[in-house]
Amino acid sequence: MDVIRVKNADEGGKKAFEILKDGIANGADTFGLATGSTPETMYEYMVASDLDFSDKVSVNLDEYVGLDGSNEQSYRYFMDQHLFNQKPFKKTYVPNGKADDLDAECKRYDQIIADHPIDIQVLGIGQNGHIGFNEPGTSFDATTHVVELTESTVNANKRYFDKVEDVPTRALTMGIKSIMQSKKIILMAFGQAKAEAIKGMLEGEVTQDLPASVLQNHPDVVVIIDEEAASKL
Ligand SMILES: O=P(O)(O)OC[C@H]1O[C@](O)(CO)[C@@H](O)[C@@H]1O
Repeated sequence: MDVIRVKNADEGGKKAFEILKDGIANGADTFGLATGSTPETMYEYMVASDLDFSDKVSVNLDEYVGLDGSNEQSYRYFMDQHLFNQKPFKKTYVPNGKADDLDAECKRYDQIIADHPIDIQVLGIGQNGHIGFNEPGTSFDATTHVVELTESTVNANKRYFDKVEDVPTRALTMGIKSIMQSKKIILMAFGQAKAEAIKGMLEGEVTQDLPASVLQNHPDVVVIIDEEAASKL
C-alpha cells in the first residue's frame, strides 16, 4: 500500500481529489463512493473543480436500512447534498434502504456492481477497522449484504442523529469481495480515533477481525492519513 501523510483533512481531500483527477485523465469513469465525514473535503474539491461528471457513474458503498433518500440522515441524502446536486453524474447508485425485500435488493445491487466495474473506490475506515459497513468478522468473500451494526459503529455515528435510539441498527453494504475487485482504491483516515485501526490495517496481520487489513492483498491502494491517524505507526 502506498501511504501518503498529510497535515489535515483538507490537505488529504485535496490529495485524494488529485488522484481522482489523474484517474479520470487516464480513463476512469466509474467511481465507488463513500459517505461519512472523511470524504467531505474531497467532495468539496470535486465540487469546486471545473471537472464535468455528466458522463460518469457512481456506485455508493452503503445505506441504512429503513431510511429513504429524503431522510436527512440517509446516505443518499448525504451524497446529493455533498456532491450530486452540484456535480450531476450520468447515473448514481446507492443501495435502497427502504426496499421491501432486502435480499432481492442485495442481489440487484450486486448486478449493478457487475454491470459497472469500479475504476476507483473511495473508502473511509471505521474506528473498528470496518470498510463500507463491513464490520469485524465479515467474510472477505461477502458481496452486498445486510449488516447488524456494532455498538461501536452506532456510537460513532450517533453524532448525526438527535439521539442514539434514532441511529438505525442495520445497513446494506457492498461486500469486501466487491470492494477488492475495484481497480484502484483510495482510503482516507483523519483524526486520532482512527489511529488504532490504521496501525492494524498497515502493520497487523490480514484478518477478518479488522476488515480493512484485507487491503494489504490489493495491488493498487493509496492510503491518505493525517498526523493524528498516523500517530500510532
Ligand atoms: O468518515 P467517518 O464519518 O469517520 O466514517 C467512517 C466510515 O464509517 C462509515 O460511514 C460507515 O459507518 C463508512 O462509510 C465510513 O467510511
